[in-house]
Amino acid sequence: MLLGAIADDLTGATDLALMLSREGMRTIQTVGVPPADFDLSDVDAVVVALKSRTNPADVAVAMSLEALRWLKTAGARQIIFKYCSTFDSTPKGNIGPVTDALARELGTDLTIVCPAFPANRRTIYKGHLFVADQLLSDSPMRHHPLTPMTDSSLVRLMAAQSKLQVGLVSHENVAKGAESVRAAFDEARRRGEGVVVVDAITDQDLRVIGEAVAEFPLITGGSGIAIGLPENFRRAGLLQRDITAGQFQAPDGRAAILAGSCSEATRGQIKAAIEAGMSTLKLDPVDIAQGRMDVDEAIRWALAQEGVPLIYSSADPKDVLAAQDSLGQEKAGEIVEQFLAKTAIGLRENGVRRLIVAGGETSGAVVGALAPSALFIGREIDPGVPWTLTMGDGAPMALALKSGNFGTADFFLKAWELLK
Ligand SMILES: Nc1ncnc2c1ncn2[C@@H]1O[C@H](COP(=O)(O)OP(=O)(O)OP(=O)(O)O)[C@@H](O)[C@H]1O
Ligand SMILES: O=C(O)[C@@H](O)C(=O)CO
Repeated sequence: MLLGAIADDLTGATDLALMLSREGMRTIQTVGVPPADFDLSDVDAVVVALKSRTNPADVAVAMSLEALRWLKTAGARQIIFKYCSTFDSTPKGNIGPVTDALARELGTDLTIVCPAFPANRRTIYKGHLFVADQLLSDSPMRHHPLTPMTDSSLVRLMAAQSKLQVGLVSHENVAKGAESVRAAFDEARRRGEGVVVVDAITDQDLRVIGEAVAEFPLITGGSGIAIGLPENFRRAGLLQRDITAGQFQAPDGRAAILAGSCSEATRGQIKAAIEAGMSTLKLDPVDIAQGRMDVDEAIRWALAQEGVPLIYSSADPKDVLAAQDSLGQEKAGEIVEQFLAKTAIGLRENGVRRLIVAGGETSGAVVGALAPSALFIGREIDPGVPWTLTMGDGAPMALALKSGNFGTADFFLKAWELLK
């Protein structure tokens, strides 16, 4: 293994694993820290998917250190800490505390913060994070229920969370190339900075930054920061040039979609699926809590459909609030997650082998229940969302785990084409 990654959520891990796979690394995503004897033959990169984004900071640090130690023991030469391209976090963390702990453990004097992901319109200029045409703090992320992002300055955000001195390497340096970025890193070291936010607007910027951090033991950012890293290993003669990453034969079997994400993008994708005539079943957390809908009924319904069935709980913010008022915020989410996780098990028992799941928490619950030991990363459906193949005991399944905000409106319709 050349590259080891620690991701703070499941769909974020898949996003990063796809980037590495696209750039020619044979990449495996594990669900949690794997056992010591995990088979690493023919693997260039391992992404350990944690569920640590919104845990208490000390828990997230402990989980991340455990993942780091496993990756180092398994031979990783460089570590990426992957967080959300919208820097989802609070003043307490977890990005700062986890970065500090990883940097300390690796004994590194400088690392970078770079959540840019131009393909999904996340860019950084003068240390400010933009989501499409808006500053992060003006984007819908300001209303996020757990990690509302009300500041766009990554330098300020990181300084509030990290004990390291935080600096900025601005776009002027990045535009001049890797040599100039390396010189800016040296200046940052002289100023005593332990972490620098690096501007990036395009994939080319990210490739320049990737080249400049070739010798860094630790890199932090979104999946975009990984775009230039495989080339470093190629340049060093450690990675083959001609491998075709990301191909697998999808298992035959029935298909289904489970959506627990309430994001605007997912709701748009459901609308497009309904308009195209897809069979849909809408779940309501209050109905589930009061016993008016049960898992067996949902499974029976899905199996009775001719085409691909879509089961969703996704609702607009008003209905989500109403459910949360009635059940409590955490309980409402948990009821839906558990329902969809059990539905996934039932569908698998009845021959479903191709499954799309929408939402990071939802994917965490579903994949936790299906319990594969790892996911092999296949072809890209949309930026940040690949098909994956489950590994481990039991019948293999093709899974597409979609971050709430990712994917075009016709995602639920077009994704299947890539499995043919
Ligand atoms: N109708 C509903 N009412 C209340 N909560 C719901 C409802 N439907 C889903 N939920 C919960 O909302 C949460 C959605 O989070 P999830 O991470 O799955 O999606 P997301 O935030 O859009 O995706 P991502 O984290 O990838 O951006 C889950 O805990 C889910 O169970
Ligand atoms: O970086 C992103 O936006 C995604 O990979 C993610 O982390 C979604 O939760």
